[in-house]
This record gives sequence, C-alpha cells and structure tokens, in this order.
Amino acid sequence: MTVDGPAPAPPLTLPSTVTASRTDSGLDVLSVTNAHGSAEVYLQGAHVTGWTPTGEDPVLWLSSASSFAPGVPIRGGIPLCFPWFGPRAGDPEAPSHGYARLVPWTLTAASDDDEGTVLTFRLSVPADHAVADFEGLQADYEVRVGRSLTVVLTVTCTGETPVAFEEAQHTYLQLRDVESTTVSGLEDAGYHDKAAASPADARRPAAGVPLVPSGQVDRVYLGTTTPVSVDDGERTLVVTKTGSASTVVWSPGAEVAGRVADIAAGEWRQMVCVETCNVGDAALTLAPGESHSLGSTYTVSRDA
Ligand SMILES: O=P(O)(O)OC[C@H]1O[C@@H](O)[C@H](O)[C@@H](O)[C@@H]1O
Repeated sequence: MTVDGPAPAPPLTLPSTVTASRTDSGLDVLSVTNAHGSAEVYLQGAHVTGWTPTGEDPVLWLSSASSFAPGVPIRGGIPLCFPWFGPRAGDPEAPSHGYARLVPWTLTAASDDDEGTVLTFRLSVPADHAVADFEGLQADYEVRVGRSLTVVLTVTCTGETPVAFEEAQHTYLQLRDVESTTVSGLEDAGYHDKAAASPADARRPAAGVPLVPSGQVDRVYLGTTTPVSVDDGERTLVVTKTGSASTVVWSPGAEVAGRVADIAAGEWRQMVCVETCNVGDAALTLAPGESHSLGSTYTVSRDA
C-alpha cells in the first residue's frame, strides 16, 4: 500500500504492519499493528493519538470531544509543541504551542525491526504558518511502536545564524482518576507554577514528596532529567527521557476543563499530561549546523 498524503516524494512503500487512510475531514492517518502493540499517527502534527501494547489497555488519553479537522489541534495523544510553548512572547495572535501540531508532516520512512515499527516524519512548514525567526530550523520526528513507545524530535539549525526555540512532547496519559494518581520523580525539583495567582508568586521550591494532582495543576518543573512514574493504583506508566531539562505536568481540574470546548464533561479525570520538554528557562539555542534530540520512552506495568 502507498501513502496518499501530502507529498511523500516518491511515495513510500509501507510495511504490512502499517496502513494508511484518510478521514472524512481530510486528515491522513497511519495505523500500526505489530506483534508488540498498536498505534495511530496523524500526519497533521505527526501526532500519535493512540498506543496500546498487546494485551494492555490504551496508554494515551484521547478526548472524545476532539476536533479532527485540518489546522485544528487534536486534543489528546502526543501533541508536539514547537517552536514555542504556550502563547508566543510578544505575539498574541500566534497559535498556542507553535505551529508544528497544526500542519501536516511528511512521512519520510517506515520500516519494521525486531522491536516493532519505526516511522519517521519531517516538518514542512507551509507559507501561511512560516515565522521568519524559525526558518533556519529543520524538525524530524521518529516514532517507534513496540512493547514500549519511543518518540524522538530532532531539530537541526540549517541556517546561517543561531536560532532559539522551545519544544515539548505534550503527552496525555490515560488514567483511572487523576485525583487518586501519584506522580513520582519530580519531588526534588523546583517549579514554575503557571496556576499561581500572580507571576510574582509563581516560583516554588521542591515539594519533597510525590504529586497527587488535585484541582488545577499547571507546573513547569526545572532541572529534571530523570524518569517520571505515574501510578493510578492499577498500573504504572513510566516516562523516561533524553535531551530534556524541564517537565510540565498539566491537569486542568474541573473548572478549567469546563472552559475547554474539546474536553467532554468529567473526562479531565481520566488524564494527566506529563510533558518531556525544553521550555521557559530551558529553551534551547542551536548554532548553525547543530542538532538536538528530545526523546521520550513510555512503558507500562501492572501494579502488584
Ligand atoms: O489548550 P492547549 O493549547 O492545548 O494547552 C493546554 C495546556 O497545555 C499545557 O502544557 C500548558 O502548561 C497549559 O497552560 C495549557 O493550558
């Protein structure tokens, strides 16, 4: 089968583990099923919307109220935030979390190995989303679907001047109930509390204890490079990362979720975002010719 999406030139031959289809709304999606697990990846945003290891329950939360429309971010899975995170400083009209999740990426390779299926994508920014400050950046993304899931975003400075940017794998993890879930691995890190009443009050010291998210949680943990474990009482999801110096944890809570059109009533309880990232003080600058890779590996184990 060949991919009928935006400009893979020449069209790639897909392994038998991968099928390509197009939604009624015109989005191209790749479905992966191999001996180790299954996954779905939309070309828009190179967005992994689902991953289920064989015999497990789905690991990624996907909103039942999400839009699946060209140019609209998908709510759930692994949105890629790039080349900025949140609102763009000094540009209130710019889309939240950058343009990478809004535009189709090009599938550049698809193959199987002993551990699963590997898909790679390249971001080609259309003119209506191009931002001059970031024109010198090339972004490539590798998705490995197996017993674990690994995603790696590699950014290369191909221009002639240094470029600064932010990046995040904004992963929504599927839970039983966020308010009885324990997030461990960040307790020794100070954080910037985006939910604080005033910016002057937003810097917080390390909590010293694991986080049990209650109500709205929106935190940028600083200086975090080690794994984060998310235990919902039935299973533990572990996020191991590379090339990342910050971690965002986001749970909207009832009040904020009630104002988000693409989160259905009560569904916020079944997810938490643990985001492998380089944002804020951890933003990166690449000199001409330099590359940087940001990676996350997700594993799941049943609690005893
Ligand atoms: O609605 P969006 O643009 O996908 O963002 C969702 C959330 O993403 C989180 O990463 C941010 O820290 C939150 O502040 C934000 O509300």
